[in-house]
Amino acid sequence: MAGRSKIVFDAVRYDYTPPGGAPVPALDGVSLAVAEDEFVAVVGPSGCGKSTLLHLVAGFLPLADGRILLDGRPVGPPGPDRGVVFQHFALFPWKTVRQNILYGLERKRGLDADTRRALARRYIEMVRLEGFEDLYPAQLSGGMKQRVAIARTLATQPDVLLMDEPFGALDAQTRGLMQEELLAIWSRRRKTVLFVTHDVHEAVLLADRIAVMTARPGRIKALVEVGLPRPRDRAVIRSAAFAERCEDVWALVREEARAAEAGVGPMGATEAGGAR
Ligand SMILES: Nc1ncnc2c1ncn2[C@@H]1O[C@H](COP(=O)(O)OP(=O)(O)OP(=O)(O)O)[C@@H](O)[C@H]1O
Repeated sequence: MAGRSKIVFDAVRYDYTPPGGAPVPALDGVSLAVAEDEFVAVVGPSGCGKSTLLHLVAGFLPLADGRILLDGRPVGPPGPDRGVVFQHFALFPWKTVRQNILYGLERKRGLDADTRRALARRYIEMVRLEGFEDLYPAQLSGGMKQRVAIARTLATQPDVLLMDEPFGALDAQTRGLMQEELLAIWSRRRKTVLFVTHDVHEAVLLADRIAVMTARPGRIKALVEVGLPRPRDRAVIRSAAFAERCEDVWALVREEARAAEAGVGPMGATEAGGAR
């Protein structure tokens, strides 16, 4: 890993408390340093705490223990320094494409109306939605809606981009196009990205490094350096190196998925007991 750390997870623990139940450890002992402008994908078996990890960085959830540092300081409540894109587009149905994007910018202080409009225009172009500015979300395809959501987040120029299965709801073809677009956008305007996905191919295609999480309670099982050349496009998926890297990551995820199925976390901790 090159460069200074942008995000540091230091022995992070988070307990999930179901309504009326006792706290269950969801994350325990997560330590990871993400470099400035690095693209890190997070993969792992279902329920291992990938989304929780992102929600903690976004400031949506409180830590039970440990620290998360952003530029060396503990993360605070949600703020415009961290842009969030989730699987469900969360657009305002009563606002047009342009109004949705302007909404994100209005929440950012210190931008006058002309600057906001110019930024909205620039990011509408970036996600190739010129000509659709005045349409409402219901008039757009799934892929277009997701592009609006991404443009809305990118337009605020956050230092850190937190993406939780952002393409998970899209059909395979649209997903491929969105991956291409994200690669192109990221290579033009690098930023620190944490990207949660179930899709190992997607992780290898996009990321610099892949953090593979253990079965619940999640922590980092392994960090895989992707090592494919940049700038990257989808042609890379035909290379032997791509296939090899996918296999490496798959082997790690498979091990943990089996542990999760058996109800036994790594190191033999049982799920039910939450014994760690
Ligand atoms: N709303 C919730 N209801 C039930 N359990 C929850 C909830 N939120 C968190 N948890 C607990 O926290 C753990 C981590 O959940 P999280 O959603 O972060 O996992 P994930 O790895 O993102 O899962 P998936 O891959 O299935 O989306 C779960 O195993 C569960 O025990």
